[in-house]
Amino acid sequence: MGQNISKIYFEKAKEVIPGGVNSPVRACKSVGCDPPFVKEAQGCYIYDEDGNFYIDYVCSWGPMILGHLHPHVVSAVEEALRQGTSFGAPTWREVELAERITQLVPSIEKVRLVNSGTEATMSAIRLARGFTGRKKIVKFDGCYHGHADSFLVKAGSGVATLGIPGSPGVPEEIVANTIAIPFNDLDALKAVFDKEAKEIAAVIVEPVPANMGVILPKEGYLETLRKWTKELDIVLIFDEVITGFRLGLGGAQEYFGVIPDLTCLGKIIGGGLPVGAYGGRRDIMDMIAPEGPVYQAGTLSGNPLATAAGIATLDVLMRPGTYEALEEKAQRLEEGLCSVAADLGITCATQRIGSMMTTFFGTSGPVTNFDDALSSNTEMYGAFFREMLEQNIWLAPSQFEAAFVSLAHDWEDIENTIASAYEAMRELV
Ligand SMILES: Cc1ncc(COP(=O)(O)O)c(C=O)c1O
Ligand SMILES: NCC(=O)CCC(=O)O
Repeated sequence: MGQNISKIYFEKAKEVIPGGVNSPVRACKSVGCDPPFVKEAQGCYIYDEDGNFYIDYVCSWGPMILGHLHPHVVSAVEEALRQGTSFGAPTWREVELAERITQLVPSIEKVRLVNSGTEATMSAIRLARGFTGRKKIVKFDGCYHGHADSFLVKAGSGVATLGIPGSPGVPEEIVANTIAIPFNDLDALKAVFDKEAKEIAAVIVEPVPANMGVILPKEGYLETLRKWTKELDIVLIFDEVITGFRLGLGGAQEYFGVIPDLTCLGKIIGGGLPVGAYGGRRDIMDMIAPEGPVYQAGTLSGNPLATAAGIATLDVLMRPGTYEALEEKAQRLEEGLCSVAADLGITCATQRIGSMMTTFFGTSGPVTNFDDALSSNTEMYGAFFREMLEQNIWLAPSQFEAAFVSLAHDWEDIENTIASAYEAMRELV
């Protein structure tokens, strides 16, 4: 497998871009190799600058649930492009996308579009603080909510992957208002609520954490979280940037039947262009300017190309049978990975929900929280990642991320992936 052109680009990139990448997770540092530079992609295949192709399970970290260059998305974006790329004024596509979101996501009565998941979570926290008049927020160890200051405490994703404990540049006064506790642990939650509920504006949670690898909520956990926050007038925020439109049209909240006060979205609702959103209860959302006093804005928010891609993506997802198709393929992949590992005597645990999954190495699971995730064998994951890349399979370059199946993966791709996993795991024995 050639890597020459990618290597040349990466060397150049490091001269002019910190670490050579525009987001740390892309650098592949923790898996011990340099990143291939992508030339183009089609369906579930990615092609790099050296002429290699890969079956893609990163899917741009989640958004490409239809696969790359889905014709319906391409024609919607082309049509929007011909009409102008940004106006800084309202357009019908914003209303259309907002209407779809309010119809499909149970908690969302009103929604504001932004440009990224980070903007969505950052704005939702500001809103919760404005609404309650309280300062503190509770987050869970290993959950990642983007890179706003308040969230860089025991964060997942690249923060965990690179072993960055917090982040220089985040003032202590800000993180003093963030309380981080273990996920799936009601005793820890109760202890915090008993001590300081009256100061807590919001609890923010990935209802299915996917940034320390995929971790499932224990039975009744989300329900109790909902019950207690309601009793204490604490705003419950579901960060569904990954799970939104991934676990179904109504996201994790519909899947588990637990309805938060606010929901953050991103990734899929932009169909591969930059979009985020936060929405929820009408009385809370009406606090946002210009209706109310909580300020939040954006020059490119509700961008016509991005909303066109988002609407087109939802069009396709709303066709009958899409989530069933994703489930079947992801289930087969999970089964295949488990049986390959069992045949070869590799200790690992594949945790899946819908079309997202993580294989944790060095543990037979279940992996239920950040400490469990951190005790997995990241070196073994790195070796697996490199072997899979050799086999033309593109996985997330970190143990603490999810693999995503898209509608573009067909049965042959899934079977080829399982066969590749056999070859890759054989090298680990
Ligand atoms: C759950 C979750 N929230 C928020 C974010 C931040 O989104 P973005 O990278 O678009 O800022 C991410 C992903 O990066 C995420 O996985
Ligand atoms: N699950 C983690 C992400 O999606 C982050 C992507 C990025 O920061 O580039």
